[in-house]
Amino acid sequence: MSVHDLLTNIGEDPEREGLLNTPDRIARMYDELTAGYHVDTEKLINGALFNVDYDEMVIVKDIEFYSLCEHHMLPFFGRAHVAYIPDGKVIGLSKIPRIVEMFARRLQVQERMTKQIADFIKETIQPKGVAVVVEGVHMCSMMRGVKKAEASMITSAYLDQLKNNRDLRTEFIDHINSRRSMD
Ligand SMILES: Nc1nc2c(ncn2[C@@H]2O[C@H](COP(=O)(O)OP(=O)(O)OP(=O)(O)O)[C@@H](O)[C@H]2O)c(=O)[nH]1
Ligand SMILES: [Zn+2]
Repeated sequence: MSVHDLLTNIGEDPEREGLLNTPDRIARMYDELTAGYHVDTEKLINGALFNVDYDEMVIVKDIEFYSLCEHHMLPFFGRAHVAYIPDGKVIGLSKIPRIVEMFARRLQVQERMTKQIADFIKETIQPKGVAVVVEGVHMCSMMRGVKKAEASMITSAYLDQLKNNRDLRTEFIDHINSRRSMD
């Protein structure tokens, strides 16, 4: 169903001035909101993998993301927290939010997005462990359906050492729960 038909079906006049450019605008908007399907991952990483003698956990937290649920194509959004334990290699700091963005800008379910971020980091950095926690609120549950505005969804993916070692998991959770020191 085209946007023109959608407007007609909801009882609007697609030819009125304010709506004339809406189908075109929406097409451009979806190009932007689903740009994650067309990312060149080589370009995204751009060689920003560095050999560094550091084997403690690296955490990037409070990464803002905006995605669309695949069931309703309504936004879900929130924050992602990512950790990995390097195995001789670290990745450029900015690349972690870029990876989150690449998977958020698709039609998603939060669980799959969480797992895809973790798997991609594992493949790219080949670290000793990866953890991803995503906190999201879903417009499809807020403004329609059950209308539970307060409910947020928390999903996680843990790989390798961060899956198997309880202490490391706790360290990660403590870090993401701690208040930001820059506040
Ligand atoms: N697990 C999961 N469910 C999601 C996500 N985004 C949306 N949903 C859910 O997907 C489900 C789709 O259910 P359906 O019964 O097919 O659709 P619906 O009739 O619109 O459902 P209601 O939202 O319950 O009114 C709903 O329960 C949504 O809350 C997500 O990221 N993860
Ligand atoms: Zn939905």
